[in-house]
Amino acid sequence: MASAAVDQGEVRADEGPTPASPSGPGYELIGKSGVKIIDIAAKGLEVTANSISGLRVEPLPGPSAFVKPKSIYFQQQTRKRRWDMVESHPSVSILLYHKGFKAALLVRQFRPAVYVSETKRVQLEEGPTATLPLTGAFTYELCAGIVDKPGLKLEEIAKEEIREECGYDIPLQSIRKLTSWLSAVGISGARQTCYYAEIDESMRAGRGGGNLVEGEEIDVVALPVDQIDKFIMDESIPKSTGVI
Ligand SMILES: Nc1nc(=O)c2ncn([C@@H]3O[C@H](COP(=O)(O)OP(=O)(O)O[C@H]4O[C@H](CO)[C@@H](O)[C@H](O)[C@H]4O)[C@@H](O)[C@H]3O)c2[nH]1
Repeated sequence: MASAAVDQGEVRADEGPTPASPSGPGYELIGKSGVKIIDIAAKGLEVTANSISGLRVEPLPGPSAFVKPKSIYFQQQTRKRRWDMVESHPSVSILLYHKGFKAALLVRQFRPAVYVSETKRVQLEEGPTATLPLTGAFTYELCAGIVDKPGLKLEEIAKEEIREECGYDIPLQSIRKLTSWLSAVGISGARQTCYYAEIDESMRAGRGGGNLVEGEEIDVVALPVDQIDKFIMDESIPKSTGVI
């Protein structure tokens, strides 16, 4: 697992990152901005996962605001068929380029669903008693959010997520649509619309970190442009499809 955050001391946010030391830890912490710079070459350090405990899994107790399991019945040629699915919200994601850090800005957070799915995979591969460290479910993702507010344009939701998760206030006009795709087509098919925006520390409006009221604890990390290919190909780093 390549993931860790280590405070390397104060560096002025507007000066950009200090270069990661070749033999040093996996990340450098940029003082005031709190953005961690990933160094893919440096491994062995872990995400601090001690805020998570007491995880257990049970069947859905009733209706959920986030997922709705459904069965779809249809006829294909002469055959009657049934397809089970999970209705979920569409989403937006934003590929953020930080001009000062010369890096893509990503978010990292604990994903309970990843923990459950990855545990199942590990148990299939290694046997039923195998366990997954909690750190295996802290995934790297594009800044993103679900589309669940009627009346808001997708760009407006993207702007809100950039502010909430990453702490930058950016003008709506500077959020440019890249493309969109369908996620989990076998079980959901929800569309994710992906945007691109450039940021720098002059746009900082807060620390980011997600919606504390909803319990989000999101780390903002910077992936230097020259490490993007290695990052994508390194399967030991848990990541979402959007980030690839
Ligand atoms: N799913 C869920 N179950 C709960 O019980 C549950 N209980 C509370 N919540 C809250 O729902 C909100 C959803 O957060 P976001 O709007 O920031 O959306 P993301 O979770 O980041 O998901 C997006 O980005 C992902 C990465 O690209 C994509 O994979 C997704 O498709 C895409 O939607 C959070 O405030 C979370 O606290 C639950 N959410």
